[in-house]
Amino acid sequence: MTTNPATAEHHQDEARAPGKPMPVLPDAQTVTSVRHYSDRLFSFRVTRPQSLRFRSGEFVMIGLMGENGKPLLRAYSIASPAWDEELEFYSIKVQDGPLTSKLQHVQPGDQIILRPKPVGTLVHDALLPGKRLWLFSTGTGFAPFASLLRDPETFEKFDEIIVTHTCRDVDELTYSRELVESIKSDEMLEELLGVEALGKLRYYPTTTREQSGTMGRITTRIEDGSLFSDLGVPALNPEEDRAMVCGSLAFNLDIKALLEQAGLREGANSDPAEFVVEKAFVG
Ligand SMILES: Cc1cc2nc3c(=O)[nH]c(=O)nc-3n(C[C@H](O)[C@H](O)[C@H](O)COP(=O)(O)OP(=O)(O)OC[C@H]3O[C@@H](n4cnc5c(N)ncnc54)[C@H](O)[C@@H]3O)c2cc1C
Repeated sequence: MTTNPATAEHHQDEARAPGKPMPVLPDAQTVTSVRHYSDRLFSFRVTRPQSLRFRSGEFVMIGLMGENGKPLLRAYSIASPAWDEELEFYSIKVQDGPLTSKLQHVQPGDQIILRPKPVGTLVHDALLPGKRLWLFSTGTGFAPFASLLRDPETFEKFDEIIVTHTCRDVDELTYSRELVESIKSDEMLEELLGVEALGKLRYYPTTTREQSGTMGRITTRIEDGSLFSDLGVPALNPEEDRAMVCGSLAFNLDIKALLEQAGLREGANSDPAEFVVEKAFVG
C-alpha cells in the first residue's frame, strides 16, 4: 500500500500556488491490523482519534487519498463498540470499486482518512424499550451489529437479542459467526453483565446459494413462520419486538414491509419507535 494521505497532502501543499486557499487537511489514522475472510470480504482496525465520540451502530466517512490529490471517501459503519480504543471496519472488496479496489490492500502501518463525524439511525436512542431486539442483516450489513452486540447497553436493554445474517456462501458468515462466539466467551462482558446475560444472544445465519444448516432468505422465513418456530419465539409483534435492519435496498424494503405488516413503526433519532433501517451500501 503506497497511498499515504499525510504524504500526499504534503506534496499537495508543496505544489500549491501562492495565494490559493489552504486545502482541508485529511484526518489520517493508522491501520493496526487487517484480516481477509474471502476474496470479497475483509476487516481492519485503525487507531481512534482521541476526540471521536460515537454511539454504537453509527457510521463515518473513511477513505484514501485519490490519485487526483482529493480524498476518496465512502460511508462505513463502525463495527467496533463505542468503548473500544481502536476502530474496526468490515468491508466488501468491489473488484473495480474506486475505493475498495485499493482499500483491500491496506497493511498495518498504512494510513487511511477518517472524517470524525459519526451519524446513523441504527442506535438504541431511535428505539422504544422492548422485550426482544431483532438485528436483521445481509453481507456487510452485519457491521453496525458487530458494534451494537459488543455494547453492554444492548444486553441491559433487552431480554433477548436475535441477530440474523444472510449471505450467499458459508465462508461469508465467518466474521459474524466468530464475533458471536467471541461475545459469548467474553470474560469482561460476563463479569459486567453476568453469565446469564450473554445467554440472551442468539445467532441465526442463513445462506442463499451454498448448502448450509439453514438455507434461504430471512424474509421467506419470516413469511412462512419458520424463523419463529426454529427459535421458539412468538411472531413479530409491536408490544415485544424491536428491530434494526441493515442490508441492500431491496432487502431493507422487504423487511420493512414485513415489520410494518406486523404493526411495528419506523423510528428515528428524534422520534423513537419499534424499528430502524439503514442501507449497507448504495446501488
Ligand atoms: C450508511 C452506509 C454504511 C456503509 N457501511 C459499509 C460497511 O460497513 N462496509 C462496507 O463494505 N461498505 C459499507 N458501505 C458501502 C461503502 O460506502 C462503499 O460503497 C463500498 O466501500 C464500496 O466502495 P467502492 O468505492 O469500492 O465502490 P462503490 O462505487 O461505492 O460501489 C460500487 C458498487 O458496489 C456495490 N457495493 C458497494 N458496497 C457494497 C457492500 N458493502 N456490499 C455489497 N455490495 C456493495 C454496489 O452495487 C455499488 O453500486 C456503506 C454505505 C452506506 C450508505
